[in-house]
Amino acid sequence: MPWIQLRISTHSNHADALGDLLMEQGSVSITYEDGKDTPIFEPKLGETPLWQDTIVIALFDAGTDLAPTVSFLETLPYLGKGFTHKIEQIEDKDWVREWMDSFHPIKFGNRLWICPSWRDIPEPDAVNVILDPGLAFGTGTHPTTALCLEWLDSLDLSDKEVIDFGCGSGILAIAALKLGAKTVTGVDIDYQAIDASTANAERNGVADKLALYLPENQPDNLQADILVANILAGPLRELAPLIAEKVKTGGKLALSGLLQEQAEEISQFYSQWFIMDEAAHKEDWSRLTGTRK
Ligand SMILES: C[S@@+](CC[C@H](N)C(=O)[O-])C[C@H]1O[C@@H](n2cnc3c(N)ncnc32)[C@H](O)[C@@H]1O
Repeated sequence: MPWIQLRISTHSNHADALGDLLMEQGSVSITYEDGKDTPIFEPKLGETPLWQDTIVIALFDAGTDLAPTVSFLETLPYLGKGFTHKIEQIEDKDWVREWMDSFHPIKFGNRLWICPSWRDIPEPDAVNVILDPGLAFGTGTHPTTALCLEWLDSLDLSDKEVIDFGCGSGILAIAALKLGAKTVTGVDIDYQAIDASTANAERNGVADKLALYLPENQPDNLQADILVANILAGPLRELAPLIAEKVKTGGKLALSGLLQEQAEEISQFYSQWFIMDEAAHKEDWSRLTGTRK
């Protein structure tokens, strides 16, 4: 079924109330979009911050006459007569199908493939991770994940114990196991990440080597030969002492999720505990690696 959508620019203070009113006017869904280019990186769990300039988008059945809704909205003091809005026709699509069609197997480094679980495996003899990210982050298409996968592929992981801090879909943890790691511990604040990692580990036959924890449940004395953390600059800075404590002397570290302009400062900070290498970059993102002193 086709749809029509009404797009209205407003201040974040009014966005929620406007969304509620539009639902009362018969909208079947409300979406918020950034009105300017002001990205919000990884809000805390349970938080849904809005941009100061927010576009409220209300979806209606194609047959809806929006004239009475627009007249009603003109009576709102924060919109007023002739308020700026746009009405658009939307063709119907199966969005899940659309996303699935766009996700193909991708190769990282020399040996490693990430293969969506609904696709054929291009190189059956390679190291293949069969993945369905579910509701968690981590398909390999994001540069921050790609930088970590390439790093893992470049290491000899045989018999190594690995920690994946911020495991998301489990993509890095499972890649490490398939590349030869002895065990991996995955930690994430989001239970959906724990669920997705569990399902993906089972799908890849490595569930017996992957221990998964919410941060509050992780063992106190956890230490590994290798730690990879693809989070963001803020949490990586906050977690630095904890992360450092989890890497054995001589062990390896990779940090990703950093914008290029943040890399130098985070590298300096981690050099208290690690001999840091030069950063690697992909698009706007950077990966830092180091060896525990
Ligand atoms: C960018 S995703 C990375 C997912 C996956 N490791 C990858 O490389 O694609 C970051 C993940 O870190 C988790 N996370 C954020 N802050 C965290 C924290 N303080 N402790 C543990 N996990 C955290 C998020 O829930 C999210 O799943």
